[in-house]
Amino acid sequence: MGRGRGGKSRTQRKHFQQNRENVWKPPRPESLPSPTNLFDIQNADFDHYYKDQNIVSPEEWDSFMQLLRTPLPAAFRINSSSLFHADIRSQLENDFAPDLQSMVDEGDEEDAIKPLPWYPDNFAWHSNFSRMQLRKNQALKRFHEFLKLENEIGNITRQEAVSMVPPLFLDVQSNHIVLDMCAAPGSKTFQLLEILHRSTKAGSLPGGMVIANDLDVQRCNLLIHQIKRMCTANLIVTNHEAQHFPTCYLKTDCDIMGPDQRTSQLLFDRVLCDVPCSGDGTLRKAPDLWRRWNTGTGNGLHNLQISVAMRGLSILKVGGKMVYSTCSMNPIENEAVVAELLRRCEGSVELVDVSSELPQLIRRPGLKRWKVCDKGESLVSCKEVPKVRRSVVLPSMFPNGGSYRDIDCNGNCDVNGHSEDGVETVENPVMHEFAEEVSEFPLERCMRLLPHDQNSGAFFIAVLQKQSPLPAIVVKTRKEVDNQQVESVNRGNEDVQALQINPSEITHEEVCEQDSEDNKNEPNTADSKLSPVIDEESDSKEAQEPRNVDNIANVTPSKRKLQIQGKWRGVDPVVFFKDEAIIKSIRAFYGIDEQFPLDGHLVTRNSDTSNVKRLYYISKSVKNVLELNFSVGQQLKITCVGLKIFERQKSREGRSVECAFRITSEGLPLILPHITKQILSASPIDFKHLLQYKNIKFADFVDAKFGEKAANLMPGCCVVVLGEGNKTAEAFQVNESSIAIVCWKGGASLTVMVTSIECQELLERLLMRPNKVTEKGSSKQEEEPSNNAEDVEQESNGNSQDVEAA
Ligand SMILES: C[S@@+](CC[C@H](N)C(=O)[O-])C[C@H]1O[C@@H](n2cnc3c(N)ncnc32)[C@H](O)[C@@H]1O
Repeated sequence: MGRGRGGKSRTQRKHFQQNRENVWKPPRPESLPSPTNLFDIQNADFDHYYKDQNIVSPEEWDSFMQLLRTPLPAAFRINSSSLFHADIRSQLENDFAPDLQSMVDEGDEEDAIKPLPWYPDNFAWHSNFSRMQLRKNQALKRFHEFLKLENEIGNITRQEAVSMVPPLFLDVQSNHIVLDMCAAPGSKTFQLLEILHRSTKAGSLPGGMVIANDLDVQRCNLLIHQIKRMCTANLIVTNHEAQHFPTCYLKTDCDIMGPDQRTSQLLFDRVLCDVPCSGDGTLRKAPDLWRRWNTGTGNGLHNLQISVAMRGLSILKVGGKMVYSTCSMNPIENEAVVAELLRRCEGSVELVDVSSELPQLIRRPGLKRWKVCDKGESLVSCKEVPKVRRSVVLPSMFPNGGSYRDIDCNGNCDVNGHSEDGVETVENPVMHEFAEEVSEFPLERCMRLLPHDQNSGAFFIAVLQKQSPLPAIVVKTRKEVDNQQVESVNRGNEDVQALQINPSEITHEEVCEQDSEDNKNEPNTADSKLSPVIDEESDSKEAQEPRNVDNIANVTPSKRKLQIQGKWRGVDPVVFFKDEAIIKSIRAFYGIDEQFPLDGHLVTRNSDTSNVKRLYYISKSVKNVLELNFSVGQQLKITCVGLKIFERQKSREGRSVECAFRITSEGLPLILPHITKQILSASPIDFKHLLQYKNIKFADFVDAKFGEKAANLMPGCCVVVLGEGNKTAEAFQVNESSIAIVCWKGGASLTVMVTSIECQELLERLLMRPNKVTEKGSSKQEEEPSNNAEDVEQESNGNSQDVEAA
């Protein structure tokens, strides 16, 4: 299966050399779009706005614009948690890089593919082909197929290069509790989890965890799909407005919490605040944005971005770090937001200087001066904003911030000559001469990544560190304060929660009340959503009530009760699985050692615990958060949690098996080192045959001893590990790099329970490791074993991807 360099046929190479269409060329001026296309990829307002903002020097403008109009080269990351990360890196370095380079015109300076110099361990790669080129160019087919397959399997993730940067500045450690506030579709969540798992050994889990949140349920599903490609039990996916991310606070007797703090209040060591933005940094990837671009989009998002980031800072631990990022170049969504955060936090948050980190990443300092554009007018100070535009153009958009109230206190007339009631008065031209404002904050510590610096998209990143609790903010009614700004501060500050009524909670409770009205004729709706943890573990009513009720529940007691009963309609409940008999049978059947805790670490999404189909494994950190969430009345709306590890399975012929639950493919890497029964080591040739033929009779194995051992297993699920070199099914040690598959032991054969695509990938990977599968074991090896997939039936629905052969 010649996948290596030599695998390419001569004809194909010739084809390359002759057919210029197929030769990749770096973008040149003559390859720029024709004038018709150009019409689609320019926008006069864009030019005017960014020239005015001085985001690049006038000398650079043309090269900046030229690159913005050139399709974005594809980039991808090798997933460091993949079993095959080293093989893939070596394949890229030694096979694809030279192979693709040979197709490039002589004299071209750009590498066809190359590792991104600033990304650790050569795990991120830049290709000089756009996604379109990869899809359309026949010569790139092999590389494109490779990217597609590895992406699907989860060995790589296709991701824009600049989008990989924010998690690298977050300084995540394996024990950190991390919040990804606007997480979908999840590329950065994936990175965060990889970093978290970086130094954990096979079979163990890091102490930390990630909560990945997104407002959009469908996008949450994309994220879940992404993350399923990795083996992690340290993730909770939630579905909230990030600016109203719930308070999970359990007031305890010793409220100044010591070591128990983590289980009493959900605060984060790290927060990634990758907010919704106008996205003009992705123009190269999404050229349709050219037509839609206008200054109103950024202006319209500014306040939401502040609210989300303020909420992030308020639930960040003191000493913790938050990265604020956007894929926009607009200072209103970037520096203006960061400046406003610093202003509101009054010294309790520092903008961190990270200029010495990732030195090979080319970045530019944040701006200290910028202008606000409204209705085509360029404004340098909030004093210039006409009253009628004040609900749209906020003081926080300007470098010095300010307040409309202060302006009004100094005279009733705004600079455009509008009187208090909005009637136009005579203009005073002198009043127009406002000096350009310069921010007092060290915004040069922010980072701007621009397309023409390293042939990428654009991104903005700021690293913030919380130095002390945020200042207490006196609650004011809406009418008393300057438009929306103070409202979002009130929403945001966890540190002063006792002072305030959180408007988001009230809104939500109103929704719940509505839900509960809708449900009143449905028996047991509320009960079915009650956590069995509360049912089973808390016999006193007090234990069911969140104890931090002084701030919210006292204000709206009836609504609080509704929240505790039937929350999150439409979302499956999270239920701790406590069926001791089943847990015992699983432990005994697979001989799972005691180092692998099951009690309290298994959850289901089915409140009918007698009919559970799937069991999800959760880390200790996730367990703590779930327990806290139950204690505080299920504030978190959880769409996904844990790692699917066991799935109910029965024999097709109705034969009884001792353990009703099989191990899933995705859960196998975690549990593998802890299994002592139902596990065998196969010789490379038998392992290969299993992947090839999916079902092999015991008598047909090349290694007869292995066949015998397989026949002696208990009927049901089992695990087959690839044995080393010439060693066969004798004693073996599972380690970090063990390759194993889930199988089913039937009456006369073993059946593989792995998807076809995973079988294909495994086979190809093994063939690339020649020692593993080429030794001659016996003359039987070339015979095709009889294929008779018997005796296994997938009982569960929907998620049946594990069973291919059945
Ligand atoms: C820039 S994207 C995030 C990209 C993501 N961090 C990644 O790396 O894959 C912004 C996300 O914010 C979500 N979003 C928009 N408004 C939100 C809000 N108020 N709260 C939470 N998420 C929101 C959108 O659904 C979108 O998925």
